[in-house]
Amino acid sequence: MSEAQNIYYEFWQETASRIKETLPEQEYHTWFNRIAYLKSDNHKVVLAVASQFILDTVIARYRDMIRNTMIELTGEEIDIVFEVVSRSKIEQIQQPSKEPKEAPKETTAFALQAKPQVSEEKTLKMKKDCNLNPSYEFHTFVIGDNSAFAYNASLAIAKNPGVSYNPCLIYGGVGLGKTHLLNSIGNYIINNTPELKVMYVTAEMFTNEFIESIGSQRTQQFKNKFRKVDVLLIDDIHFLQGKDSTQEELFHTFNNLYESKKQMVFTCDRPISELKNITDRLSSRFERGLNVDLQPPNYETRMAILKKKLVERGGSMSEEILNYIATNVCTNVRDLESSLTKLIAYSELLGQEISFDKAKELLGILPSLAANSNQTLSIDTIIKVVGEYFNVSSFEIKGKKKNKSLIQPRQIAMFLARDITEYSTTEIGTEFGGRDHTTVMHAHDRIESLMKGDESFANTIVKLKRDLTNGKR
Ligand SMILES: Nc1ncnc2c1ncn2[C@@H]1O[C@H](COP(=O)(O)OP(=O)(O)OP(=O)(O)O)[C@@H](O)[C@H]1O
Repeated sequence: MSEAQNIYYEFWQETASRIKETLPEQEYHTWFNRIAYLKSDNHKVVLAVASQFILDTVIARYRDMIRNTMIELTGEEIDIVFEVVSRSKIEQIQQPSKEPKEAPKETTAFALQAKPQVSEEKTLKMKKDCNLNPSYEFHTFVIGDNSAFAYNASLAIAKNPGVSYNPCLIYGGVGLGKTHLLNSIGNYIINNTPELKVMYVTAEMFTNEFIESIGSQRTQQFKNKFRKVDVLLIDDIHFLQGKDSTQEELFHTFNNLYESKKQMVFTCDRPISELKNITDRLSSRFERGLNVDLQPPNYETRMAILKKKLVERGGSMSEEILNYIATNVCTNVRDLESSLTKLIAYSELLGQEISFDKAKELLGILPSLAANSNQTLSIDTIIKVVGEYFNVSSFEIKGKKKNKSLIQPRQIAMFLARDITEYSTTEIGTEFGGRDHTTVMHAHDRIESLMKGDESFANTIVKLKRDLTNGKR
């Protein structure tokens, strides 16, 4: 191996060890133990992986990270290229005893270019032209149980637009990553298949442009613009509720693109069945294809997100503070981010690391914290929200009357109080006009069993729960 090869091999080792410091240990071992240095040539480093699946994942999640670290270390523009080789070859490369302190010999395995030859500047311009946010990429998205399905579906679409899962709808509450995934699809396609025409718009932008085109008598231009794309990404389609003409226009755009097998992905803040004032024919189009949801992240995922965001911003913070944020900010990722931003800004302004007590004090006044802790969600609020939904008063829900129209809302409110908050059944019973805790337990079991047998009833409960936990109250 030439001297130049050896240098790049060392750069690769340093790159891997730097990345190791930024990733959770298990994630690093899962992916980076499956990558091996193969060769280098003229500002190009070739890495080997053992299967197409590993190749796809490594490219989607880590290619930019590897390349940026390499560029930082070498001070050169480096192209990272991957080759798929046999597992035994990888093991052989990674065996230091067989190849002491040497990079492996070159291989004849076929080369898979990690990135097409379009300059970074041009790629960035293309992304801007189609309204994409270039910082939303798959590798900056932290995958948890709450988002794995939506993430994998989005990645599959990005790899094969128009082929699998067309159309696709990603739905979920505020700040859970819908826009991030939608942009990741567009960015991935432009990175890897720049010849495809991608268009990202929010439903609001679509509506405004449509109205403007009517005013300026340029509706044909509007139609052409949206019907000539290969990939149409529309964010926040709940905005279209009650906007009949825009719905009509989107319906025709949809049919046009669908017939020509063009990819469409939409996002919405709720399942389609919960949208109001959307024509049946349009909602049936949205429901066609794949519908995937994003749920609030669990504690482990919240910690992983915080750590990743911290590294991205080059900040540092004690584990105790991160744990405090992850424990208390339970609703969505945007709230997690804003808590972190607040603490980082404070620490930067003062030029010193923030103490745990100071962090607590600062976060204590964040509305997101106050509003989002389920313990602070009062039973009265739950009763009020359920009452509004079923058109009965809080007074009636708490009262003694046993009309059919009151029993079910009462039981639903008890179910939600038990499910969402930390209050004991005795405390809940007291809030419901001094009822016994066994009444609360019975209500919980009853609603749970109704949900199992009736999908539309279950959807209503899920919606109420989401509205309450997402702060729509
Ligand atoms: N799993 C995740 N990993 C990393 N960052 C995430 C994740 N989910 C969300 N985020 C970040 O949280 C912020 C809010 O996400 P995003 O805007 O995609 O949410 P949304 O679901 O579209 O919300 P809204 O309905 O309010 O538009 C963004 O900065 C995004 O990058």
